[in-house]
Amino acid sequence: MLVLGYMSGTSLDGVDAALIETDGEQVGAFGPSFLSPFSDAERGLIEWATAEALAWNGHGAAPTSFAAVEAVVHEVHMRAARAVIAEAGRAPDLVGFHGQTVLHRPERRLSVQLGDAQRLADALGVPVVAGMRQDDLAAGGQGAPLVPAYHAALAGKLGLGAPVAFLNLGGVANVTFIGADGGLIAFDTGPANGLIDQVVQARGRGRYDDGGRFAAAGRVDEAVLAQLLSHGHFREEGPKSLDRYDFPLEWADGCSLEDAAATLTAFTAESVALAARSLPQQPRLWVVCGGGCHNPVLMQALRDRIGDCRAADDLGLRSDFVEAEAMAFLAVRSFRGLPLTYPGTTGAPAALTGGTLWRPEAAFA
Ligand SMILES: Nc1ncnc2c1ncn2[C@@H]1O[C@H](COP(=O)(O)OP(=O)(O)OP(=O)(O)O)[C@@H](O)[C@H]1O
Ligand SMILES: CC(=O)N[C@H]1[C@@H]2OC[C@@H](O2)[C@@H](O)[C@@H]1O[C@H](C)C(=O)O
Repeated sequence: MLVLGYMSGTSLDGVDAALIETDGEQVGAFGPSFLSPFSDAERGLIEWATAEALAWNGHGAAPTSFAAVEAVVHEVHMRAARAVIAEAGRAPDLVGFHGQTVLHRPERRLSVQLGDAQRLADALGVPVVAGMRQDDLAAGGQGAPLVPAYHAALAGKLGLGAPVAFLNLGGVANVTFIGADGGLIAFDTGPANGLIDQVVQARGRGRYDDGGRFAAAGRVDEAVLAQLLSHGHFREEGPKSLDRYDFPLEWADGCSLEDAAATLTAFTAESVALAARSLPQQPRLWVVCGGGCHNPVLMQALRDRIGDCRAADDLGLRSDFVEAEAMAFLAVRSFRGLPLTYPGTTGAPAALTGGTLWRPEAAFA
């Protein structure tokens, strides 16, 4: 099948869209991909909804901002669809739609992704799979991370020898460890770029620490770093997952931008190192994807602590589209009733399928 996968991540940079050929077990050819960026107004609306979601916390009526964000999410996804479909010269057979996360509270079996899957299916005239975290959460899993099954398929496609690990550096960081026996262990390791982005934006110095230049010019505040690493997340055994806003940032008000960026870059690298130490074997190779692999200061900080780290691009993959591709792959698995999540990846009680299929209404199909 030719499948379109979408991911709108926690960094709020935009919507990633990627086409792949897959049967949900093997990964075939990679098709066109496209990042559809949010305008400042669109991002502002999503930030507002995220703030409302944190205050709401699942209690009572949903915030009014959610409906406005669903309309934005739809428009941005349609922009991305038009771009990749034009380049591919044909519509996909199926769509995997993540939606925009505004709240993740796995302990309450709650993870909120905004978007209207029926509207997308109608507009595209293609069946859409959405809600792929929900069955896992309902069964007592974390509902995240979802990408491990796809990471394992990519390791197979590339013939990477186990043990190997994939590390996604988005707003939040998550790892997939593939053991010598093929078993999967996965969890969110801690922050990736989300906190760094927040301090850069708060100082009006751009959207992120481009090339890691602020971090390179700063000094790590070891006391703050130790405090950050004392967060309860690092004492918990996996599977475990995070909301993008789970870590405090008030301390950064008393620091220069450079020192805050250096401290947060070290925080990300140290939390990945803690994750590495918890694995049953040390990976021979870390395949790094997500926007953080474009930050050489962060990549070096990781190499210093965990060894051989290679950007996914250097292995013939598409670092910026692995998550979108994963949503396409998982949509086919959902369609076929194959498992999406496992005890080792989300803490689900057994290998579980999931997702809801939304067929286009006949009038539009
Ligand atoms: N050239 C660069 N230098 C430094 N950082 C970069 C660069 N390019 C991207 N980034 C970082 O990567 C982030 C985007 O990463 P990505 O798109 O993988 O996140 P996401 O998918 O939104 O998040 P998540 O995986 O948590 O859902 C940016 O916000 C920025 O912090
Ligand atoms: C709730 C949510 O949207 N979580 C994201 C986030 O971004 C990275 C990390 O935290 C990961 O757990 C997840 O995304 C990917 C696609 C996943 O589920 O595998």
